[in-house]
Amino acid sequence: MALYSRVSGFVGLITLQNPPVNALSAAVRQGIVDMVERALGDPNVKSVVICGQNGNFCGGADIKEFGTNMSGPPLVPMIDAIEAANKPVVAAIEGSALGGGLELALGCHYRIAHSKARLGLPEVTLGLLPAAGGTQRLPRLVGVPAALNLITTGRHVTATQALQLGIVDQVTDHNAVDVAVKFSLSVAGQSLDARRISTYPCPLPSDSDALFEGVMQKVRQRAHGAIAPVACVQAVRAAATLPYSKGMEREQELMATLFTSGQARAQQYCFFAQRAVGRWRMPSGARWDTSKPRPVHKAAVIGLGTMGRGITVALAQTGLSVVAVETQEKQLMEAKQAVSGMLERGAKRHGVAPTLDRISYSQNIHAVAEVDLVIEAVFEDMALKTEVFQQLSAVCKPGTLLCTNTSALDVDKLASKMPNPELVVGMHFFAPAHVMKLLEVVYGPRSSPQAVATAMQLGKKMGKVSVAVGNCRGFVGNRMLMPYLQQAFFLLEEGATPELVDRALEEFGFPMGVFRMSDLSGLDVGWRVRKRDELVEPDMASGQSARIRQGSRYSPLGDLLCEQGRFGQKTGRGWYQYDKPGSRVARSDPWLHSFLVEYRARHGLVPRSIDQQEVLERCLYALINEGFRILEDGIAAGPEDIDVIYVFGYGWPKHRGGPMFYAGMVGLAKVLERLEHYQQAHPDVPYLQPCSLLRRLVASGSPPIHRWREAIKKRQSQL
Ligand SMILES: CCCCCCCCCCCCC[C@H](O)CC(=O)SCCNC(=O)CCNC(=O)[C@H](O)C(C)(C)COP(=O)(O)OP(=O)(O)OC[C@H]1O[C@@H](n2cnc3c(N)ncnc32)[C@H](O)[C@@H]1OP(=O)(O)O
Repeated sequence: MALYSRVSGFVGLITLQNPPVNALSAAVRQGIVDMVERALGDPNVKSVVICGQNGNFCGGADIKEFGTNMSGPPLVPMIDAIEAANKPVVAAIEGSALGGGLELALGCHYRIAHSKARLGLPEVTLGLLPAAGGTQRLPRLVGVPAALNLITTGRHVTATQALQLGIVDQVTDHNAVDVAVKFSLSVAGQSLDARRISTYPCPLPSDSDALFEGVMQKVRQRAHGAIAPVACVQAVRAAATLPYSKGMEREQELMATLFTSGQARAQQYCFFAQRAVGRWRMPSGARWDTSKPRPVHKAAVIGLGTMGRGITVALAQTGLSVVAVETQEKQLMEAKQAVSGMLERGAKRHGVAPTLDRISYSQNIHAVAEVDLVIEAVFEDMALKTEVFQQLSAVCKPGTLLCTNTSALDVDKLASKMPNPELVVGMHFFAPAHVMKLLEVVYGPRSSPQAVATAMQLGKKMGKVSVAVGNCRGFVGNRMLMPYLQQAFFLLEEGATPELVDRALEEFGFPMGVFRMSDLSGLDVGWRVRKRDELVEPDMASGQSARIRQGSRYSPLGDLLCEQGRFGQKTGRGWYQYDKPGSRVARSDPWLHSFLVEYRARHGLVPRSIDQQEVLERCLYALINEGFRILEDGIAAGPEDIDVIYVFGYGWPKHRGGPMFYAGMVGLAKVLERLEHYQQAHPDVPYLQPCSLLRRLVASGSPPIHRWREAIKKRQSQL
């Protein structure tokens, strides 16, 4: 709703009231319509100020309403009526003015923002476009290039940046509502003709066709198949080429297509899923709202390889004091230089001072005696990690949280060797750790709720999307990756090429297909793991029996490439070839194709034609099947946790909502039917055996994704 009061004698103050972000629900829109009418009809009112309750202007349209039968007054005529008012209307912007919130402000005659406010049109991130006049008013106000940038990226700007762009008229450090009230009186009675943005001509650059074509090309490249960014460019182009009323028609038309699209549903699901994972719970019953995190002021990182360096940077950028420990002198010197470089570049990008003095470096583990939390990032070796943890428990003050950045080792086994296993959790960062948004917080049966709460809170402070997951081989993300990679290898054996597989996955929306991705991360990483698992057999025979390991089908293709020293980009050769080691442009490699031909012949494999549909079904459904197993095992609390992990850590396209959401969109019965089909064709591949949770969900009529947790809980309570 909206509150109305008269302040300073002659100012009608309208306060949006819908905690926590004053989203424009039907009740709020009705309130604004009614209160604007009241203010304009009151002869004692000379000017109007619109603000939001609790220091927050407005977070935009109420996204929760989108899936419902929307009622109440529509936004466009409401904003048009404000703009047409004959008394000055001033938006007092505190907190955020986003989406419909900024569009409301653009309908006002003046905008005054608090210096800490943030503004933006993030609709594109929800699979939409700013459809309350945003695509038509913003380019008229700030010009086409700046509007295109803001609308197609959805990025937020600070109040100062908004002032520079011309979005707001004034920025203040004082109470924005008080300043706006005073200001509105100072302009009362003046002509408003020049203040109605919809009447402005749209300033056009000289070669606007070239501009739009260039932007469209870039946007399509970045979008990986998402339709909203493309529609945003089309809508802004309408602002540049059509009169306002026609441009508005185009905006509405484009919005109608997006609004009902599966992509918008997927992206809005991601918005709520990202928030839902913060409300974590453990199988023990411990939960986010009953577990108090410990304060962390000082942290340590042990081991300054690639991961340790990234984690050090991320901690320092969060404002923590960091002790960075590396026992090898040469490695320490290199790390110091690399960390300083990363901090300096980051600071330059954000226009702030680098935080180099927050880090102290040491070769001695005793330097961590006073820290509140340690993140160990030494080589992936259980014996080494155990030794480091034992040293840490002897050196650290009582209660220090001990976190391991392992990506694969058993966190509980590590904890079991410690005198205080309740203080041990996994913090699985993704490379580069100062850039990637995802953090898996891994708890074992002994981890205390306080330890989990502390790691989750620290992750949030570091700007990560933190997801609490149970302890198992590969946790959630890497565990699901195994069947995905395995299917990709099998497809090569059966007749596909890396190019075909990658093209299918990239057209689906992944920024990189599985083979280009393995070349980037290094083929030797998986090779080491497979060797440790005793899967690699150096002296390889031929025939089918040579491709069975531990009773299941196995493809040694990756091992054979590694034996040739083909580790991917870093060696200039992998599944593709590169101009030189370290170069990034993957080119098709005739050697690899001949190698595949020779390999298939040696093993009696008759190549067949494989289409993109099969690539997608086998790679993605095998991965999804493992996701259902993870849910069944209680390793992830719900499908949202898995989806957030895949969207933020593994490049799953957001406009497809994450693997579990995608399974729901495809239809669980269809996923099951295809898995059964492939399992019959490949009975020696356990990953293709449909998970019993998937079968049960299908048997119970394939409930919508928000009801899967009930099915899982019911099952777990029966066990
Ligand atoms: C045939 C069909 C024809 C169809 C025609 C269609 C016509 C429809 C016309 C509609 C016109 C709409 C036009 C408009 O342009 C569209 C929009 O405005 S879309 C919304 C744009 N806004 C956003 O994207 C902002 C989203 N919010 C945020 O970014 C952040 O929440 C924040 C505001 C920066 C605050 O961040 P935090 O302080 O960190 O808080 P949280 O993020 O944790 O949020 C707290 C709480 O609030 C919930 N929430 C936030 N924003 C909204 C919202 N806009 N609507 C509903 N709920 C919101 C959030 O989910 C949290 O709650 P929780 O999930 O934890 O319960």
